[in-house]
This record gives sequence, C-alpha cells and structure tokens, in this order.
Amino acid sequence: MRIVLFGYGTMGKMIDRIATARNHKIVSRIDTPGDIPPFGELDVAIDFSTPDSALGNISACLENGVPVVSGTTGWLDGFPKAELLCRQQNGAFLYASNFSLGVNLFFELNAHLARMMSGFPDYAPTMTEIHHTRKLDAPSGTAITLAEGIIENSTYTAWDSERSSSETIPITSERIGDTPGTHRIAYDSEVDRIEIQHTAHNREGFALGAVLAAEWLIGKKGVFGMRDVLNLR
Ligand SMILES: NC(=O)c1ccc[n+]([C@@H]2O[C@H](COP(=O)([O-])OP(=O)(O)OC[C@H]3O[C@@H](n4cnc5c(N)ncnc54)[C@H](O)[C@@H]3O)[C@@H](O)[C@H]2O)c1
Ligand SMILES: O=C(O)C1=N[C@H](C(=O)O)CCC1
Repeated sequence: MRIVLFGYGTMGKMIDRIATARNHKIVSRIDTPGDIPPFGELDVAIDFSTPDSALGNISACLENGVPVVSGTTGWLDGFPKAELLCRQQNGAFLYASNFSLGVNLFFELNAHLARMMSGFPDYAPTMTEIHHTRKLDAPSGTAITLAEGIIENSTYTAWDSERSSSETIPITSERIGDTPGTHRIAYDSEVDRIEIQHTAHNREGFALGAVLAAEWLIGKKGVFGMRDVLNLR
C-alpha cells in the first residue's frame, strides 16, 4: 500500500517502521499543519496527530477520496462530522480509540462484566487510566470507550472525572513517566472489590493494529471500527 502518515511523533514513527517491514511504502509524512500530501498517489492515510488537527486531516482525506484510519484521541466532538462526510463522499473511515488486540479483547470482557454486575447494585464501578506525561487529552479515548461499554450494558448513564451522581462512572486520569497505557475497572461493594486491568507493556500493539486496520480498509466503503477488523460482532 502507498501510505500517508498524518502525525510523525511517537506513534507515526513506530507505524512507519512496522508498515515498511510489511512491505508498504510511506509516500508522505505530514507533521505540520497546512502541509498537503500527494492525495492522487495514495492508497490509504493513517492519522495519529493531535486532538486539534485530526478532524481536518480526516476531512481532507475523505474529500480527496483517500480511505483514512485514525487513532487520534480527544477530538470526538467532531466524530459525527467525519461520519457524515464519509457517507456523503461514499468514502472509507476507520476510527479506534485503541488499536491493540489486547485492549479490544478487554473491551469485550468489560461489556460482559458490566452485564453481569448490572444485577448486583451493591457494587459500583470506578475507572483509572494511566498514561505518559506528554498526553494531551484526558480521560484517554480508551477509557471513554470502556465507559461507553459499561453504559450500554448497565443502568449507568454517564462518565465524569468524579462521581457526580449515583448514575455516573468516575474516571481518574494519572500521568506518570512514559507509561504506554494502563486501564483498570473496579467494582466496589462495602465488603470487597472485583477488578480487571489491561496494561500495555509498550506501543507496538497500537501501531501494528493501525497498520492491520489500514490493510483491512482497502476496497471498503463506510465507517468502521476495530470490532469490524477483528470480526468481533
Ligand atoms: N488509537 C490508539 O491505539 C492510540 C495509541 C497511541 C496513541 N494514540 C493517540 O494518537 C495521537 C498521537 O499520539 P503520539 O503519542 O504519536 O503523539 P505525538 O505528540 O508524539 O505526535 C503527534 C504529532 O502530530 C503532529 N502534528 C501536529 N499538528 C499536525 C497536523 N495538523 N497534521 C499532522 N500532524 C500534526 C505533531 O507535530 C506531533 O509530531 C494522540 O491523540 C494519542 O492519544 C492512539
Ligand atoms: O499514548 C497515548 O496517548 C494513547 N492514547 C490512546 C488513548 O487515549 O486511549 C490509546 C493508548 C495510548
């Protein structure tokens, strides 16, 4: 595949290495606002940029008929616009808050646990996410997806940085050193705690997942997520 990378920071560089090892060609590396890749020479775009720039990058790809994979977090207010543009352009767009296989399996476990716990109101969920100190957004995109998974499968209706009501899931964000990404969900009662945790040992799983998603997206039309790639439906 001929790939453009939007964002050439920690993730962009790792994706470059993994995509090249899988015999793909990185045609263009965009790391500055306003730079425009040679859209006509591309098969797919991969965006790991910043919360402020993701929607613009994704829109430019869709307007130029280039399928686009995005892993950028912290821009989800703009997601409906990207979704609408993709459908209007009959394009292809794939977003995931987390591309690692382990986290996507963890999403399924979280939904199953939420369903099970919904019958036991003595237990209340809390979430903790830990990332590196360079991270621009909080809570993490992964934590938001996990909270949505609980909301879909319980009587909880919202998430927040604190327990603002009995129907709210509190998310605590910690920023420590170079932590690649840790997510913990705990259900506490008066007498005990049940908890599940995913710990990324490094960022390789995120980068490989994004390349696999880009390979999968070629030839498709519509708006997709990692559940489609991994056939988890
Ligand atoms: N979905 C996942 O699996 C996953 C995994 C890791 C990181 N992320 C997310 O990916 C994003 C990037 O993470 P990172 O650690 O590589 O960050 P980073 O800060 O190392 O890299 C971001 C890069 O984007 C560049 N940039 C700024 N404006 C731009 C623009 N308009 N167009 C293109 N590039 C621009 C910056 O110069 C920077 O080099 C973050 O939102 C992060 O949360 C997602
Ligand atoms: O390093 C980051 O930044 C990460 N961002 C994603 C998120 O916000 O969930 C995925 C994990 C790493």
